[in-house]
Amino acid sequence: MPRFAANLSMMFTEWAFLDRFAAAADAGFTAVEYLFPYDHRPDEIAKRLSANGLTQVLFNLSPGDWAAGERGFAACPGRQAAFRDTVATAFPYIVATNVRRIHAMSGCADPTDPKLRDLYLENLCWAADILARHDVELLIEPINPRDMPGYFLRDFDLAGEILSAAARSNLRLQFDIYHRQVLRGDVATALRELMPLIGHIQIAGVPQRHEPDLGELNYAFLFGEIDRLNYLGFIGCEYRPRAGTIEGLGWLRRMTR
Ligand SMILES: O=C(O)C(=O)[C@H](O)CO
Ligand SMILES: [Mg+2]
Repeated sequence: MPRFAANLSMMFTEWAFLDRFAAAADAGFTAVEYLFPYDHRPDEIAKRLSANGLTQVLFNLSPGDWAAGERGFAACPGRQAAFRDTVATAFPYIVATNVRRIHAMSGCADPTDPKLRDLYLENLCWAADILARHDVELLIEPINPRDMPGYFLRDFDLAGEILSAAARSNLRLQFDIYHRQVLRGDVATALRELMPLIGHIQIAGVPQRHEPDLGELNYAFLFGEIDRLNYLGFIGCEYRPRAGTIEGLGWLRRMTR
């Protein structure tokens, strides 16, 4: 059975952000991920990780002004300086948390514009080369447009093209099974084909994005496939609990007993 990381942006939201670390550890998690740490000091987060014996698996570069609709800058025209700033901003958090994987959001832009594909590629290569010196992977994640209208990276084929054009061993795919199912389906075959590119996996039930025990996907089967494909990383539990985080953890107990 794969190892699971609690996503503290979606789970344990009954607690204040910094208290979610202890709550996740008390619930049996040994690893966490979240979208953004930037509202808190790096040393505060590091303290919560070490006090609770948790591994930090992943977080994102800053998306910019989320409330104003910004979703990262990697593919956004005229925002190259802003993108580079997000890498600088992430560094104290990378060092403090010892995270090995960072997700760069593409932002909202037109994916059919070849100039923007070139810009995206250039920005990703620039950031990946800097992160490589610190032994950190940079990830890109196709996100479905129902959840994030206008998002540039909304296609697994485009992600594959970008990764192969970049040819950077530390630039990899964040394979969110929820988004894959909404965008294209054919999850097991895609996992098989894309496994050499995958740096991180996330899960949720489809279509409601609740626990992975209800909906159109058979996660028991998919976890078996992921094991069979020798995926050694964590799986991020990036779902919105149906009725309370703790109450909803029955799926994890059943799968891991
Ligand atoms: O939405 C997702 O699936 C993510 O993993 C992103 O990090 C942020 O939206
Ligand atoms: Mg995701």
